[in-house]
Amino acid sequence: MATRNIDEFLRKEWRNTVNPDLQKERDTRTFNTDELTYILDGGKEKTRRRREIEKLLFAEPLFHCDSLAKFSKSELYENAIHRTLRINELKKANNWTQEDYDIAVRCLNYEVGFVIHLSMFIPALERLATDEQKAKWLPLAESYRILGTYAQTELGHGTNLMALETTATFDPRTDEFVLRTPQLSSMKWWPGSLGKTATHAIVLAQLIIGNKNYGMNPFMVQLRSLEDHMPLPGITVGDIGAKLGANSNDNGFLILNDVRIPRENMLARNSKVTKDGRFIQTSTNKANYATMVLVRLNIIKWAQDTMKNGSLIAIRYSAVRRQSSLQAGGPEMQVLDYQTQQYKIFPGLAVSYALFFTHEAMMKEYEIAYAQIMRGNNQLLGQIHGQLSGLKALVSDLVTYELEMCRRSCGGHGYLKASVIGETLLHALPLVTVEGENTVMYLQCARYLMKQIAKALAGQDVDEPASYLKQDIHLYTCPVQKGEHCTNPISLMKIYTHRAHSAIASVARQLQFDLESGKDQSSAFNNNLVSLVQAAKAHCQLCMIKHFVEGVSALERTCSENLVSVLTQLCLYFGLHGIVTSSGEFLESEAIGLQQLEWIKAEELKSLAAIRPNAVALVDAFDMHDQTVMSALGRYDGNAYQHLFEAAKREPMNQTEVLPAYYKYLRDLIKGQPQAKL
Ligand SMILES: Cc1cc2nc3c(=O)[nH]c(=O)nc-3n(C[C@H](O)[C@H](O)[C@H](O)COP(=O)(O)OP(=O)(O)OC[C@H]3O[C@@H](n4cnc5c(N)ncnc54)[C@H](O)[C@@H]3O)c2cc1C
Repeated sequence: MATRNIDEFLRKEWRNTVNPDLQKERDTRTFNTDELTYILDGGKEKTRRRREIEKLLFAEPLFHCDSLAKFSKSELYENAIHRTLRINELKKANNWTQEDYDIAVRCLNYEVGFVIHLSMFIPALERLATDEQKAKWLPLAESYRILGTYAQTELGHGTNLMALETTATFDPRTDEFVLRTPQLSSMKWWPGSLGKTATHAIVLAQLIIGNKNYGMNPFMVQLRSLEDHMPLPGITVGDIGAKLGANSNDNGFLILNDVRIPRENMLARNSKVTKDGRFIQTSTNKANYATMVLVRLNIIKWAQDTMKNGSLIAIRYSAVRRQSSLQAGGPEMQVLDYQTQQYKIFPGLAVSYALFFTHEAMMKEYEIAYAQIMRGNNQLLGQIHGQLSGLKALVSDLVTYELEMCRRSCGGHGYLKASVIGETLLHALPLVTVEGENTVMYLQCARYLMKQIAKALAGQDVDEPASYLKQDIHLYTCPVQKGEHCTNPISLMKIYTHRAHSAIASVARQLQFDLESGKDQSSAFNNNLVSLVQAAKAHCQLCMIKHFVEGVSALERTCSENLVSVLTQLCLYFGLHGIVTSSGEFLESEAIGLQQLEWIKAEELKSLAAIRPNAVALVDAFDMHDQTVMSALGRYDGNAYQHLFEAAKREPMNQTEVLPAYYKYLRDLIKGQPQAKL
């Protein structure tokens, strides 16, 4: 590529050619990418269906994404709504199932409207409303006759739900609730679609009957007129302003000034208020967590899609970018061949696949738990809540870190909007905050683990994901006794298990010690927060490696040897890299010793070289459409420079040779004339 001249870049034929460096990667891969694509899609038929949907979508200019960069916030907002309406039409015209619809949304990289309506408002109705309430509101919501949001967070409180200040006071005289945000800090702040779109909100508020507070409960509140979209009396609502990313979504604020709603608008699946003002709890209010749990599961999928985007851009670009040489006078190398470049971007690639297998496994667990919850049995709720709280945090931590590494790996061009990698990172950043700030999520998982270890120590049954806490940690001998042992994923899993067990047991002991030394419960807890977070992280890392190892090993029965061998290599790398990056903790827990760490480090570097020949094929297997990825650097044809130049030509400032600023300021400056009055 370096030898091509500018005329060649500008000729039209490049559009029909693939960059030779990228083609070479494809020619030398060792497995069939289609086979892997089918697995990622859930089967050959599903791949065919997705491709059909992509074809339909991208035949329409509305869904071409390369134009989004130049849009203002309100244009992005309008465009997202326009897209959703068009997808709804396509769904109807083509008899799409909900699964087809979700595929379409993912193909558009989630650049659509009504995200909260679909991902939170409707699921919350399904989980929190009675059958009667569902019959009333669900058909309206599903047909977009009402547009919803989920309004929980307030200006003053997000994490501490118990401290939310919005009140819903029961007025028995009128059989109504009176909703109020009594002070500045209590206004709702952040809910998606609240600003300018939602006609209705599920508002989380403290239920007050008489002088007694019955805690947080969900209420359906109409915000805007269904005639002219004006806010209803007592309601002040608006957009909270520009964000770092996701600006097509109108996150909003809401002030409720004694807004009256009928008693039937309390979503009463789990608790209700009778006409004479009695509070009846029909099921544990823990069931309210079912919605949050679902969103956390969806975040894993979202994170996976985002990571795929970043890895694909970084790896394809690294294959076509040539820079410097290791031999004086030698040809410039593909930057993908530098070990340091591989070290920067292969972790993100491995995370993409680890997330695939983790999401698959957690989805199965969720479906079992959800079926039970809907039958009124919350037995599995604590387990799934504990697991998904921690995993949501770990996954979003990993993805945001690795995306920034991918962005850096693209050098200067990674800072251009046309590379899209920065935007991908900005879109991913809220994942560490939404649906529970990550530290707080780890701590929820840690609380769950503390309960599990207490049970294990008392000889009681322990939930399956934490069953390793019943093993005798003192019987542990490291499964890596020679360098070659590091290439066994089961051995790595054992190391992770030991480290998680040791971290959990150690913080449980310290908590016990603090309590016995006279500290009260809360100070003892605060004294150990950092270790609790580390213990939760260790447990979640174990979950991820376990799902990855088990997922790949299940493929052995049905897939080609070549494919299984490539995925095993990637899984191995994921495990080795995780140990090396947290080596202090693994050593401290005595899951490994210094000698083992040396072997593991050597094996980790060897893995880079083993993954290298299939790196491009592993991102090609994502089979992401260029219009989904939207990146000048990550196109399938690998013609990064041509696409960058095309993007520069589209830049609005380049639409005229001389800008108004020249006549206003530059002309006089250049001509040495005094500036006209500024
Ligand atoms: C893009 C985006 C979209 C959103 N959409 C919605 C929506 O649709 N609906 C909605 O209701 N909300 C929404 N939110 C709000 C989101 O749910 C909250 O921001 C989130 O729950 C975190 O709460 P917080 O902002 O109060 O953070 P804080 O709790 O104030 O966190 C600040 C710091 O305090 C620390 N901290 C807080 N509590 C503890 C603790 N107990 N122990 C240790 N450390 C602690 C945190 O770790 C963090 O470092 C959205 C937010 C964003 C960014």
